[in-house]
Amino acid sequence: MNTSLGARRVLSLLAAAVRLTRQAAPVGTPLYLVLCLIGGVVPIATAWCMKVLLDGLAAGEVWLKLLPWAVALAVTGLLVGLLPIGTEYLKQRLDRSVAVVTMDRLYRAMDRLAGIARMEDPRFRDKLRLAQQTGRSGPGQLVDDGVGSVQAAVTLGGFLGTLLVINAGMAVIVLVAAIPALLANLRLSRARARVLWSIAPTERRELFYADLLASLDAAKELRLLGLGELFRRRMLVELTAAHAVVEGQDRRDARVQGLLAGLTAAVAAGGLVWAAWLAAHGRLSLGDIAIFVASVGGMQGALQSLVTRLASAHHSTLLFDHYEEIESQGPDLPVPAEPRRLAALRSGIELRDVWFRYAEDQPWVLRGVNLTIAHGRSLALVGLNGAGKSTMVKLLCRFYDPERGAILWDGVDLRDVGVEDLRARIGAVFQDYMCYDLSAAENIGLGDVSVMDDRERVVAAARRAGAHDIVAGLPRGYDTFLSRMFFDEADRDDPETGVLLSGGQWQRLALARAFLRDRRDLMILDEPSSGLDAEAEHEVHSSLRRHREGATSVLISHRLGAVRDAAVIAVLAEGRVTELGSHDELIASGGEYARLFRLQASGYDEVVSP
Ligand SMILES: Nc1ncnc2c1ncn2[C@@H]1O[C@H](COP(=O)(O)OP(=O)(O)OP(=O)(O)O)[C@@H](O)[C@H]1O
Repeated sequence: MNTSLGARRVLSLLAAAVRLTRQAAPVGTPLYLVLCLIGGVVPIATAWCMKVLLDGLAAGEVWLKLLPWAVALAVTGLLVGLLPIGTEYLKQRLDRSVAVVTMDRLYRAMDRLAGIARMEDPRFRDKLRLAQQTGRSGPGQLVDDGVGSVQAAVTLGGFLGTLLVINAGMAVIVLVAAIPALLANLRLSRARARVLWSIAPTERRELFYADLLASLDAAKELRLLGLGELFRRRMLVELTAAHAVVEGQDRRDARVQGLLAGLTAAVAAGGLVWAAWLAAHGRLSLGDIAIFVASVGGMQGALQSLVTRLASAHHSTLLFDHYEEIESQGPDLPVPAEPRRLAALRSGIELRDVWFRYAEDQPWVLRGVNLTIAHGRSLALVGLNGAGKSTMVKLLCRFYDPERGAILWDGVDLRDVGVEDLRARIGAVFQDYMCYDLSAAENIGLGDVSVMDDRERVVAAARRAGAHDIVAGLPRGYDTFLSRMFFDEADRDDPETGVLLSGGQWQRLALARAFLRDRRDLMILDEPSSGLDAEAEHEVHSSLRRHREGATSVLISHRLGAVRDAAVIAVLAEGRVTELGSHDELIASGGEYARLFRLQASGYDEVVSP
């Protein structure tokens, strides 16, 4: 982690934080600043009122002459009590407004990521986590530290001026004694930020184990295999490792802060003795003593506050840097300067010598794939686990770009069109489809948010996916909530409030979601029936057959019976298309497809043959 940002970067981060805060609270921000500045002046005004009052009393002035000073002292006392309440209220308001803007901007930035690779990068994930943590309060904290520093500087300046008038030597001593505190705190702040960054991977692992221990998805295996103890121990190892690093830093902090506190107390005590000596020799008045004591304390307090605020600002700046980096990140996939419009598919999609690997240090997954998905025809992708079928699908959706070669949509390179344009033309069921903790209707409607509220379309899609009977039978039909996540105590035991579906039932909903999008140019079905019972699978594949008729589709399935009637079947092996043809052609050629098909068929034959 960069713990020493350049001055230019710091200034630009400060400016960004101020812009953001002003955007979030155009009235609250200046008001907060004004109240803080008044808060900075009040202690000085209090000290001067006190001096004048004491000197007046010592000189035997008439009470009426002193009354305005007494009233002024009362007003400053009132302000001392009220200002912190007002500033705290404004600060909390400001923080909430800033949180809305920063969260909005952060997740907009995440939404701008067209691909997936950056989200898979662990360094990016660490940055994102810090940005999420910082984003809520970071910019507000930075502005708060900035305002706090200005407030402390105003108080410091006022007391410094006062002390210079009374005793210039003491002013210099107090000021010089504060320099080590300033430097030490800045060093500590930098070290703290470094510690935070260094434990990020440890914390990521700790969170992983903690999430696992509380995960509903993992609960069955954890219990059956008795993994709770193992993962809890691993979580604690990570937690204590992170704590040990933080503990070391805390000890260094405490040592340095203790030394600095001792130095501050010694300077204040020395100053007091000196002032008493001067007063005893008639060189300081009673009021002078009062303002001297107030000024030394005030200056030390203001300096301490300035140092703390600057250190905190430094720390906030380093963390805000992550937020800004993510918020202002460039595109993860190259964006064409002038994107070409993607017309409806007319001829076909061609993969031309496509090479792909997930990272430079990882093996090639695709090694020169040549394949055409003809318009209006169905293509089935077949291959062993890890052959690269899902990877090809991800490239078709342009979640990644091929490293070599190109994917052409009617001759247009996918890299030359806008990704939104491309994705608007694709419908898909992914192997790892989502189960949303939302209503059944929404789970289907998310397939096309423009018709999400069109119940007829939603029901039609559910019927085609064989999901209608299931959904209609739920306590609240399509409006049934498919989760037990968000209930509060009051409706916890009410079965009407939400239900859980089985894996196959969820898969039908995912299919229905894809069917809602069926008027797209390309339909991708990656293992769409892996979790279905035999009857449902048969129904779904019959529906898919009807559905695919005349539509351009890519179907991935390990159940070769389900792909046999695709117009073209492509076998993927060792990163290339090794066989291509219709079912009959591939069976006749006696290659890998024929071998796998016979293998599967023989399994069924054995069962049905006596
Ligand atoms: N996000 C990823 N990062 C790194 N490697 C990956 C990633 N996704 C897949 N791979 C690797 O790419 C290879 C191909 O995976 P892919 O999921 O495309 O295979 P598949 O043919 O769909 O397999 P299956 O039939 O098991 O679904 C595998 O070796 C896998 O480990």
